[in-house]
Amino acid sequence: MAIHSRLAAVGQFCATAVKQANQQACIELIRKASERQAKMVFLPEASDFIASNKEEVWKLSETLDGPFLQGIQYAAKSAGIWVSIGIHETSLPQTKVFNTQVIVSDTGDIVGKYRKIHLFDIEMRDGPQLSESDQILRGERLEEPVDTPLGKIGMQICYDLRFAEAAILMRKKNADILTYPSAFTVPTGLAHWEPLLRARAIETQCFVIASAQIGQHNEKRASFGHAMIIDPWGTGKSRMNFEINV
Ligand SMILES: O=C(O)CNC(=O)[C@H](CS)NC(=O)CCC(=O)C(=O)O
Repeated sequence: MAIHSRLAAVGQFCATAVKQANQQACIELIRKASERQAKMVFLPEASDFIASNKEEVWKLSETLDGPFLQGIQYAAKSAGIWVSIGIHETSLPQTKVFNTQVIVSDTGDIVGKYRKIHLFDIEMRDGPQLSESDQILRGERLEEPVDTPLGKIGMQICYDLRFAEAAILMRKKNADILTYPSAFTVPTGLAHWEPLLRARAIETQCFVIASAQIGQHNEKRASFGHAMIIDPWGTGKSRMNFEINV
């Protein structure tokens, strides 16, 4: 069942350490987007899980041919829709994993993959202390934009959003759309999420599609949400409590 539209859907949900429930949430968003005739749906960073410690990250991560992504590929194929999704990718024999975005076509094939380059190591006064590089290996290159029915998609992830030069490089590689699957923290999201996304759209003249984790994942972690699609003029709305926006 191929869908003849150029509509994009952006999704958000709250992943926990229960992978099967997260997979179900993703499949539900894929189904809803296809019901609304979207050609492609964009799901957040770390859609497979948000863990509370390093050991849990290692235990829950899979390779790209693992059951989590297979379930997503099957759902994409069944619904006839393209999917972008962020997951943790095991790369044996390392005990760290990659923070990876994957693009799946409407035939269920993996057609693009990008490993996050800029890792989020911060200490905020009265705010979150996060050290992504404790558990994540840094990706080594920007990928060529991926051809999709929506146009050429330049893949970036979350904190990469703060590095304008990466967005400009994607534009130089002829990207039409920049993607930022994300799990922004609440304080940094309140201050920076929308202005950064709008700036990347305006300066590159690309559409920007930013899916987002939202809500309380565990005792220690919460995400800002506000998934958005922004046009090259910088226009676009976010909403606080919604599951999918087409
Ligand atoms: O931890 C995981 O499992 C998934 N990865 C994330 O949530 C990453 C690393 S902690 N989050 C960000 O990059 C937020 C960036 C941000 O909030 C900002 O730039 O202000």
